[in-house]
Amino acid sequence: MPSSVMPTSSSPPPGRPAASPLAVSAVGLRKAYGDKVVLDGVDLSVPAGTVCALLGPNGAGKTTVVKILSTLVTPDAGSARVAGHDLAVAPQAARAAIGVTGQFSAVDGLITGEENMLLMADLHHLPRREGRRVVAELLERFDLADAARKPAQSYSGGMRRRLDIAMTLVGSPRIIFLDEPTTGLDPRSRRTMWDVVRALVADGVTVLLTTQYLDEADELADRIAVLNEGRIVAEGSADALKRLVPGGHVRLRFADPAAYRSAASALREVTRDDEALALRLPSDGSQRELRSLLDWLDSVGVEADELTVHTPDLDDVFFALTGRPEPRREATS
Ligand SMILES: Nc1ncnc2c1ncn2[C@@H]1O[C@H](COP(=O)(O)OP(=O)(O)OP(=O)(O)O)[C@@H](O)[C@H]1O
Repeated sequence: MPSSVMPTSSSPPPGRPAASPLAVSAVGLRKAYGDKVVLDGVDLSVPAGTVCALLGPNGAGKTTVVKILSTLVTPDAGSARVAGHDLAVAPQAARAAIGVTGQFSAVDGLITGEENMLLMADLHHLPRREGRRVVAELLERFDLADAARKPAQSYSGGMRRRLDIAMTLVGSPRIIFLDEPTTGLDPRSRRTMWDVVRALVADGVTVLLTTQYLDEADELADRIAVLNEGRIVAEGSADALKRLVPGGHVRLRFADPAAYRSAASALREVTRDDEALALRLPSDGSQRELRSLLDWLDSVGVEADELTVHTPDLDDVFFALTGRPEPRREATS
């Protein structure tokens, strides 16, 4: 059941400030491939000038949402508006308002970064001089000026992503979809990409990004929609989502599998992580609760190798909503 913390109307009750217009709205999106249901009734709304993160594990359906909203895929049911244009009625107008980067990147590796950019300028029918000016400015802004004359296939992952976004910006879109902008990037490139997103938002661009990283959604997004198995299971600000979780937890980690197994059977009410040899117990992290927890562990003869206290974070939200510890991560954090 989705939590109810999303704005639904652009006509507020008297006395309340008007909500910003929606840059993106989708109602009841469904998509199946054969008998595999990929999206099972997705509603989404992104106010103009904000960042919305669509958060979910591999295969949740994030890319399918982005493909539908960018008119690359037609939904089986449901409707969507982008920049005020109904996708079923005016797909061209919607497409003209957006920029899309991500898993279906437009970067051509065989030509230079600058040539890729100039091609985009041509596609957008910019006059030659204007095109060159815009391209030079964007290459500078995205720290690609030094590499501009090198083939894009020689770029690092982070440079390629930056080039991809810079190419998108040649058309000055007011709405940008970023599909997993930092997957596979090293921590430094990830942070650079976060700065890029923040700069876009400071310029008034609306961003819908997909991510499987809870910390990324937490860092960047005004609103987070948690997508799991084709359904939005919660939506709200990071703080609102964290409030869905009653408390934090204590994690006990064991080095010895036998000690782990005996602790797990002594502490029946805990959540097990057999792979990490770790047990998770609900706790608010207060001194009083920790003292009684330690007394209890002593009384049942449990001695962990490591004890850590976690205040609620988005990992806990995901766990509470989906019953799984967290979306699968790749080696970036
Ligand atoms: N064209 C297609 N034909 C068949 N199945 C598809 C097609 N496109 C996507 N799927 C399936 O739909 C599900 C959701 O895919 P999608 O790419 O939207 O997920 P995702 O949340 O973006 O995950 P990832 O992080 O792996 O990209 C997956 O199980 C995928 O295999």
